[in-house]
Amino acid sequence: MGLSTLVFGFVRRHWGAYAASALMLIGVAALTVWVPRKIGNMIDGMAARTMSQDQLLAEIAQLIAIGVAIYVLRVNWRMRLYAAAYQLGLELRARFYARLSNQGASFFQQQRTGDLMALATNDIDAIEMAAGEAMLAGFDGTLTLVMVLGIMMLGVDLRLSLVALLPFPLMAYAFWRISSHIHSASSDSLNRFAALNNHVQESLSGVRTLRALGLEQRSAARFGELAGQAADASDAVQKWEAAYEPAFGLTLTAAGVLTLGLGGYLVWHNELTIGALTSFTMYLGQLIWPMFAAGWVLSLIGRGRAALARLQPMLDAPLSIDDHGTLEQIAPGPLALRGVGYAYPNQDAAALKDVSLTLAPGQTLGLVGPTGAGKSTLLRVLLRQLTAQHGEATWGGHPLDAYALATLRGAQSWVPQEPFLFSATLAENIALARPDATRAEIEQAATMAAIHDDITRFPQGYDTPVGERGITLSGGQRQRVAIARALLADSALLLLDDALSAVDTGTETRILGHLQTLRRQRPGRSVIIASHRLSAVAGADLIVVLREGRVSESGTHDQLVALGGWYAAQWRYQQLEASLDAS
Ligand SMILES: Nc1ncnc2c1ncn2[C@@H]1O[C@H](COP(=O)(O)OP(=O)(O)OP(=O)(O)O)[C@@H](O)[C@H]1O
Repeated sequence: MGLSTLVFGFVRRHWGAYAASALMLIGVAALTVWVPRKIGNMIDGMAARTMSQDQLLAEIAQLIAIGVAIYVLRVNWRMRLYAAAYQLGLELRARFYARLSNQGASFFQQQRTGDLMALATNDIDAIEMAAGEAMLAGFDGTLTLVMVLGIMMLGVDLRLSLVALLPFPLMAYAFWRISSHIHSASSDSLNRFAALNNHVQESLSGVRTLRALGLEQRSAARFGELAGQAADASDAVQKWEAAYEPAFGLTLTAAGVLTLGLGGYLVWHNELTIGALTSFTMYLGQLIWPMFAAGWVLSLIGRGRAALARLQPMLDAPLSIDDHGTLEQIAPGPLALRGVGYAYPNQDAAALKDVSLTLAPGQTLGLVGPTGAGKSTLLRVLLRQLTAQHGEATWGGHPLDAYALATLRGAQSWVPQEPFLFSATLAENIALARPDATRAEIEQAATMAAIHDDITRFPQGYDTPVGERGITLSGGQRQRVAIARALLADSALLLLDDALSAVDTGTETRILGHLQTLRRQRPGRSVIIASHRLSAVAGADLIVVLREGRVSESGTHDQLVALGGWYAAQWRYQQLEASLDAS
């Protein structure tokens, strides 16, 4: 979609605000154009001494009233038009955000966060300006131009107008050239700003790593380089914008010289009054605004087009996870995988190969295997963050993609190994999926996740802020807050992806014990625990061992120990490690 389609589509939907602004603008333009004519008549009246003092005072009073009316109308149309343009910014941001929220993990893997942030702020601002400021200046400038030219030609003197306007086509050509340069310079400037944004975002997120590796100076130098490039690129835009002024300044000077030459001649031969020549010169001065507006509008449109060209591909990017499912309730029945295979884009080896398993409602599944075996990938297929390329994943007899994404997400709680906590209080972080939860429910979930005692030791307890401006939690505390969040959500399926890796074995046992109690209280709730530590899955109804993406062993803990394979060896090793730690 082009910028004009977007903006005019928006204008059609908000025609009321635009029409009201246009009416007020017409009023302003008519009053503005009327003033020089009035002053010219006053001058002629005074020169011929036909105007009395009372008439002069009345004329001056009228001029003041016109000035006040122009002021009031100007303030009003600006307010209305800008409010409408902000609305466009709001709509675009909402569309952009909604699209991002529906994108799957692979989209974010390919896009850089700083770029997306620049699009949501800088680029949408540029489009907003094209819909507000550019529409306003464009309409006002054109209206003033038509009215001023009309009155110059028809109301003052046609010959003088045609001669005075001779330099204007040259100016139009210069404007056209400048605006095409602004378009390309703006694209470059927006791209450079996005690159700078990206660097800031990545450096701040990875500040500890940068420090630990002693890379601060290199990062600062790179920042300086990118900031310099961004400054140069906006400087180039400014330079082209600055070229408008000399172009219309030269045009007006040339028009002024022609006016004085021919105008003086006509006055000399009594074909024009001095008052009319004064009015004409004032009208010429009034052409400054339309000229300026033309330059301003072309530059805003250049920026807006460049911004939309960057934003549109993101709005049109196909959803990496489609949401065409219609089922709005999870059907009763097991969660089953049949021959599931998945390979990440640009990876030769598949991360999952021919995986089949069944998990009945209310059961706990343990998922173990060496690092890189495919445990997280399997969970991400179940979460529909990834779509299996082979085989089928079903829940209650229906393929996962038959469910509306919102239904599926509402029925699953996922705790990753490194959970994300928002800049909010601990209570708000726990109640994320259930903002209406009572404090007692939040505390109950925190107790189940074995984090309640830690929280009560913080100075503000559950109201302690975490995240950027709050306290820093340890890895294990963060994991337990995230588990409390998942338990409070009370979903049909809980997926723990190595979510106990940073807590000690004693705390792990307490949490697992609480999970079992919860399962007894609320039958039908299933749990999947992916873990490196086998103690976390030993009590599971079914344990599946993944190796290089394939199911290599499966059964209960006792069966697997008896089998004498990878699980049994790993169990012995971890038991030995634990007894050595204890001694
Ligand atoms: N986003 C990704 N892009 C490309 N390859 C990936 C991606 N994530 C994982 N992989 C690869 O897929 C394979 C399985 O990874 P996965 O994270 O599922 O293993 P895991 O068993 O959970 O490992 P760990 O126990 O270390 O967390 C690995 O070879 C990994 O390198």
